[in-house]
Amino acid sequence: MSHKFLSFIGGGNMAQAIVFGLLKQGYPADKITVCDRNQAKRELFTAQGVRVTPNAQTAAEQAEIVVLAVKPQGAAELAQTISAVNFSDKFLISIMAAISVKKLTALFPTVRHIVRVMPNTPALVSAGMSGLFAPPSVPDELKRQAESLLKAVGKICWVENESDMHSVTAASGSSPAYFFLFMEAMQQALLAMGLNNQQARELIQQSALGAAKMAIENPQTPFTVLRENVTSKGGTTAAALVVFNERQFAQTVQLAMQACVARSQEMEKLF
Ligand SMILES: NC(=O)C1=CN([C@@H]2O[C@H](COP(=O)(O)OP(=O)(O)OC[C@H]3O[C@@H](n4cnc5c(N)ncnc54)[C@H](OP(=O)(O)O)[C@@H]3O)[C@@H](O)[C@H]2O)C=CC1
Ligand SMILES: O=C(O)[C@@H]1CCC=N1
Repeated sequence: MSHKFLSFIGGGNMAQAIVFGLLKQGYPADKITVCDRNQAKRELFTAQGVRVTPNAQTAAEQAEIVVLAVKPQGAAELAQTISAVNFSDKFLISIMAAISVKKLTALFPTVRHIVRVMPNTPALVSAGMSGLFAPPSVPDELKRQAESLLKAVGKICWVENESDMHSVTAASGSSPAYFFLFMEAMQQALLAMGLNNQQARELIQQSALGAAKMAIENPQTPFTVLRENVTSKGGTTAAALVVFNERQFAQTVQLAMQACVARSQEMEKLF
């Protein structure tokens, strides 16, 4: 990967995951600038040799690629703050949920090329999953630049229709939280059964990793078959699955993901 000068505007959870993930993969720290208005967050990056600034305009002006990583609610305020920046020779990547290319073009009128990315926090451990969308006008070279940046911290998947970014958000951006919720619930159950915290944590996280690896390393095997392979007739797993099914687990997951998409669609209109 050629190492372009990157500036992240917003140094919160997601920017930290990507930046620290990139550093782990050997991206030179002196080619990354992070702008955040909170000193404590800036210090996290300084400790890793990354340049920081509280000034979004300075950060944007220094960069070949500007990554917008503030909350969607802050997009308009940020655009005001850096309205003097000429983006015509810069490539803009937005990781903000729900902010459309149309909106970004209105907010940053000098920008020529925008790619939207919906990453997730496992980027921090090189296991991220990002969905990407580029309007047809974006040159292949810039698409490859966005791709190689995100590939350095995980896997990527392009979508052709921008409207699919809502579903991508439900599938990758937000989904680590669903899995952590599941792990939290399992942990609570195990503690109530008398295992200690360390035992519970190790049993859960290694089983989650194992299940994910099984799925990844057996791409032809449907999830259903992987589940069935664990489920002995009349056995323990079957007893657990009966409870999940009685409580409409699949429908609950579906409703939750629909709520995620609905909120993303609502945010697209609001911000
Ligand atoms: N967290 C995640 O898992 C994912 C997040 N995203 C997207 O990434 C974006 C960032 O999310 P996340 O990292 O969680 O958010 P955070 O709130 O953790 O980080 C955003 C940071 O940007 C700072 N900030 C906001 N506006 C400015 C500004 N004008 N100048 C300088 N700093 C500013 C915020 O400061 P302050 O707190 O003071 O406002 C905050 O420190 C969002 O748009 C979200 O949709 C996408 C995929 C996954
Ligand atoms: O919760 C959110 O809105 C952001 C976007 C995806 C993950 N976190």
